[in-house]
Amino acid sequence: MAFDKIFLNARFDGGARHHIAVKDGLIAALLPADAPAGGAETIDLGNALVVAGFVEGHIHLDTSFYGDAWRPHKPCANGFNVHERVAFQAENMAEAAPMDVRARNQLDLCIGNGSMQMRSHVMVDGSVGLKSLETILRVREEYKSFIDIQLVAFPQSGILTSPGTPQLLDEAIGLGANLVGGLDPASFDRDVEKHLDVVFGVAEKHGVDVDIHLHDMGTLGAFEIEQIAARTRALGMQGHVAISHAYGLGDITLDQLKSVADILARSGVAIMTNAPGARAFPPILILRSAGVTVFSGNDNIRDSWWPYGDGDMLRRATTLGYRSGFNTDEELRVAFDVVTVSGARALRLEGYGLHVGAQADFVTLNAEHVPEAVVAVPQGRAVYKAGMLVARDGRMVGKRP
Ligand SMILES: Nc1ccnc(=O)[nH]1
Repeated sequence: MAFDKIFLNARFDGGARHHIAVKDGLIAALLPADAPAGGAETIDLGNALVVAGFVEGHIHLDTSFYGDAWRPHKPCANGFNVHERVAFQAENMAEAAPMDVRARNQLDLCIGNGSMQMRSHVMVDGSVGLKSLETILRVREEYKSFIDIQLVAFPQSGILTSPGTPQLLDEAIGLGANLVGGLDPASFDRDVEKHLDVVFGVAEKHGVDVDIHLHDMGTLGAFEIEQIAARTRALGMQGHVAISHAYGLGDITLDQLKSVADILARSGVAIMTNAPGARAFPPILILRSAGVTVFSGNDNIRDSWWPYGDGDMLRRATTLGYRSGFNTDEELRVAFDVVTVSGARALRLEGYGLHVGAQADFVTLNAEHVPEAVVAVPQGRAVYKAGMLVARDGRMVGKRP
């Protein structure tokens, strides 16, 4: 077979060495490291560790200030409160740089670090209508050869409490959003059933997946998770639903957690956590051992919610591991799996990985193996999308949108 490109001297986690042959943007063959490589353009990877591109599973492209003026964080009056944070965000957005500029800044950052698959929530509600979605859809189009982006129509101001939102969510899918979101059905909209009627109604009507923000803690959060899981099973949507944050899974008893984990696994509902600051968060190993897909994302990067986040899913793996008390190689590989393979499963990506037939989306790392990469977060990466160099040393290269 004639190849377009052959990437020489790639080292895989576990020690296997290959030349990666690429044809039409896909991995066409993994050639033995001593195979002669002629007849195609060759790129020598110099025995760098090669890993599949990172999956940024939860980000907000519309509300970050990254690359804009620094905006000091404003604390809530009495600890974390979603209503207050949403109000601060509206104040901040009124004076922020244009959304497309901020979204590009954030995409350059993420791609520079090696993310080539992304799920972004974009506000769609009575406060902003479809304006933010229209902007982010344009930016997605500009970046389509650099990163694959799923967009969630996200009712940040509530569904029942923000007039017009059910209709807007419906229209958002017609415009090009890929999933429908939700927000704390109990504490925000104060009606779990009616909130989920809208979310799953849009999902059923359009055949799209669901990804719901759930900050509610404790047994209230666990109850909502059970309701979401029941809806998922009733509609046969196993594998098509995710709950983001699910903080409550981190502060219920172990018995309650095991019971909810079983329900999540049976219902095929994935959990997204970014291992947030000093908050309870979902216990990764317990969920995984029950069969739940756990994935991750940076979530907020320099926005009204918090000042942290650097668009680097490898550093996110460090954070996940650090906060989870992961130390063994096996555990460090779990943290890495959360930002790669599990992310791909949650996002239902086709052609993800380093096998023959997969998209040639990969990152080179200066590390001995994955466990070392997770703790060292090496810089000096090269990022290839469909076999094309898109970033080196943290910066995008070549044709910029
Ligand atoms: N963590 C969050 C970021 C943005 N919006 C939310 O509701 N939550």
